Amino acid sequence: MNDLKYLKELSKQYPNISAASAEIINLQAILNLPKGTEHFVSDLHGEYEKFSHILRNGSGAIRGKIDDQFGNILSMKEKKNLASVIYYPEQKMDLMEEDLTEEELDSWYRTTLIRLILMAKLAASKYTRSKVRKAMPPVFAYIMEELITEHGMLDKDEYFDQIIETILKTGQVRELIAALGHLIQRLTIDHLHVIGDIYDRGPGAHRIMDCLMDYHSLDIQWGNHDILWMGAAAGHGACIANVVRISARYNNLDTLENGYGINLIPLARFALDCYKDDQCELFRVSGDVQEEDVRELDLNKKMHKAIAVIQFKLEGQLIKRRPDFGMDDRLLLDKIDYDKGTICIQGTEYPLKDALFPTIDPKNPYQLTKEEEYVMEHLVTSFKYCAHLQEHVRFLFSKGSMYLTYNDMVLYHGCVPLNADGSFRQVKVNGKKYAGKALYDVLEHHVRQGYFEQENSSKRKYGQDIMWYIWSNENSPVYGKDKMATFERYFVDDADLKKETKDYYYHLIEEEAVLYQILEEFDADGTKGHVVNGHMPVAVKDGESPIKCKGKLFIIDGGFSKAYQKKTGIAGYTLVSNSYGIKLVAHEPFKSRDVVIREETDIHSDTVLSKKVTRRKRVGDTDNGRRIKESIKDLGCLVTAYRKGEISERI
Ligand SMILES: O=P(O)(O)OC[C@H]1O[C@](O)(COP(=O)(O)O)[C@@H](O)[C@@H]1O
Ligand SMILES: [Mn+2]
Repeated sequence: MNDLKYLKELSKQYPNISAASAEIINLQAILNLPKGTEHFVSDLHGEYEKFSHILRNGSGAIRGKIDDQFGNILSMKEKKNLASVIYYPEQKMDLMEEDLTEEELDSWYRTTLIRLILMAKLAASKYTRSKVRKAMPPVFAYIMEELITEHGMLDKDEYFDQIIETILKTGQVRELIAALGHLIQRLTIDHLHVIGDIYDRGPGAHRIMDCLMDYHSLDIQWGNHDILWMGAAAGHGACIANVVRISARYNNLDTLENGYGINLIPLARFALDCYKDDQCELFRVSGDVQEEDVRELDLNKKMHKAIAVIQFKLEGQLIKRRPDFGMDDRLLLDKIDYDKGTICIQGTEYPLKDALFPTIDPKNPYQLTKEEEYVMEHLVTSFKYCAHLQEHVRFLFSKGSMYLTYNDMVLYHGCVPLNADGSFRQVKVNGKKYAGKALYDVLEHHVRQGYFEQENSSKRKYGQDIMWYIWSNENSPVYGKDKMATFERYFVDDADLKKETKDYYYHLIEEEAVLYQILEEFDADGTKGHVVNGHMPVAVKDGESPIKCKGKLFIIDGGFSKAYQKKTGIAGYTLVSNSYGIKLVAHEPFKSRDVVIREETDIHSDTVLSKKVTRRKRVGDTDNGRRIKESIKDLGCLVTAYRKGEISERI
């Protein structure tokens, strides 16, 4: 579009000099506001309650704001009470109503309301009025704005008190307190980055997705587990088998059924029949489970083994039809001596811990039996036609990508595959070689085709196989290990065989030159930029640090996943970037939402690192600021065009 054509388009929105000038003034004002707070989380792994808590408390930021606002004016007890109202307003009010007399309650409501107004005023001070208004529920927007702006103005005190009285009298106080709590939460985090692995292990991934779909501003970088689910939603057998196997392993089959309505009856029937006399001991649930219902767990083990065997078969078929994936070393079922119960890997024979494979034909080990095929047909249909899952996966596609560069931060879940010397590793995809950012781009292209291309088209099929490749291939930037040793981890008692070796990336990220190279490759500033990734649990208790290369890179997988807390020793990291700098916050285990609300114990969060900037960052210093400056320039050109008569003004 040439300039004049573009300006004419723009003139539809700003039809005269005053409209365009007013917008220039607005935008200029926004440029000078402090930059909004960004939060970075990763590896949520289905831990809904904990994730939701961290969103509610802004990784400790709300406690900080309470201190800023009330300093020594309030006691610790009062501050804790206020914090829990902000995090869980409805539930906390229920409890207060139970615990207090009518008179006490009235006074509690009154003081809480005023404290919340002060907090909302503080939280809103960084934003334009219009942005704050948009964050309010429409029914209360007017009154909330009055309260926030008028309180503290000397001549308006009476006016303010009158409003409060009326709110109390009309019985709207509960609703207003809840609305203020949510407003404060919302204004505390301006934008959320989810650096992958929302799914698997914990029971609440579908609830996290519901919560993200409601969230005001976010982006997602897909993790290997998310891509596995995206492949499953596209109807890919091997991805589905993995998803179901992991759900069984973590005792989450119920959530698969209840959360997404996936029909597991054909699998259950088949497993009970086929593995009737098999204890399936290797397929016990991972982690501590209360063995309350032994029968259920028994069924779980059988289903777990049944789907694991199906998975190995389907993966074998895939590896054979895609020799370009270079995964022949993962073909293991044909290395088993079914009579002896051993497996021969790279010339060495190992005994199998379980050699009962009633569905495997040694001559054709990768073929599904008729019954297994029937199970898979049902699962594929169930995944493909599950409306709730499809809605979530479409959301992952619309808000997500393989990587993102945002305000000089490069975000991706896993790594950038490197050679031993730190150079980008060339990887062949669909016959051509790619490295660095280009590798990410080509893989994302295929992932999208795997879901959106036409049914039965070769592009769709290849794209789906690529989703599985991204899940577990040694050259997948989202996986970043030499193999996924699932078979060995179940069946062979040999530490070396079970070992998954990390990409060179993880050994080279202390090198400044390597980080510089990555940042520049992904269009960030090599000197000022940062990389944030998740995926590798940081073993804090063994002295490992999430801060690499003097703070140029952060690995923020601290183990939201309960199953991994033994390894990491903490319960997750969040990174916070606000107008003052970057903070890395470590979280200690979260008991439960009920405990937090009743006992007012927040999860303890520690600031591990705080990188302060010399000058407070403003919107003008961000990517969004850059876009706003461009708009200001365009609007300036439009004003000139009006003045020169090149475009006529309209009233
Ligand atoms: O501990 P689990 O749940 O059995 O999973 C182990 C498997 O998960 C992986 O770590 C991948 O999952 P992550 O992306 O969460 O690391 C594999 O490398 C490994 O084989
Ligand atoms: Mn991962």
